[in-house]
Amino acid sequence: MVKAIIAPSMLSSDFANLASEAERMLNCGADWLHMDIMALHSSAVTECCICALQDGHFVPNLTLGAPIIESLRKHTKAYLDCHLMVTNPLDYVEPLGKAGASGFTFHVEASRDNWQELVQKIKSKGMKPGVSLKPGTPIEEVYPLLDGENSVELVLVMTVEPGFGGQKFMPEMMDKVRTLRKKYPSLDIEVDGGLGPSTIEAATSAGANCIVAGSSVFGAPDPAQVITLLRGSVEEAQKRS
Ligand SMILES: O=C(CO)[C@H](O)[C@H](O)COP(=O)(O)O
Repeated sequence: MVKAIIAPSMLSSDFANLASEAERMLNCGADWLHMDIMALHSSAVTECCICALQDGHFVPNLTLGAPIIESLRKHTKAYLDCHLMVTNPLDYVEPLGKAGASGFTFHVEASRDNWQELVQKIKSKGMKPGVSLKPGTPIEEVYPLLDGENSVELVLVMTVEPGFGGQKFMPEMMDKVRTLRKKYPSLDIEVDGGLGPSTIEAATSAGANCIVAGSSVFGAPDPAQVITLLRGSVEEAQKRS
């Protein structure tokens, strides 16, 4: 049976107090800390700023990178679950490995030509490789990454368009989770976007076991209570299945 993992999205934290926010979440019962790495493709920025503005973004936002992961690592031993929303994830493996990232989840849309090299490199740096897909990407696209020799160990099904916290959960993404769970019973299946007390049941009954939640946890008067509720939902769904 796959383990219930609750990963508060630090995107909803107070970035000016990242270390204490991380500690607060761990004290509230978080298993992992979800780190959303959204950035411009570095060469696109240096080669041509206009190109970067046109198509150098994977998402229309900028958040944090390896220097911040390195700083946070000095304050915590927690599993840092890094979700790379970048156009060239290969550029980030080395720096994030050095910085102390634990998991490295890249987007299938950004790695169609080099995912094997990418997975190999992630593993060689001691990180857990994962693949993510945007809402418009069919689930079949990740199968080659799960069936081959260099397979990923986690699939992150986006339940909002990546880029920002606080968006509305897309229940239609649950077909992907169901299909994946049926085909890969022991895979870590993560969901991210709009998860909270009112949407968790849909995700866990479809088979998700890793839950990323930002606004519903950080915005709650009692984050520990929300984390317990999310975990309970995963465990109940597993008992039923
Ligand atoms: O990856 C993300 C956005 O791209 C965030 O992790 C995600 O949206 C979580 O925030 P919330 O729970 O508030 O929806």
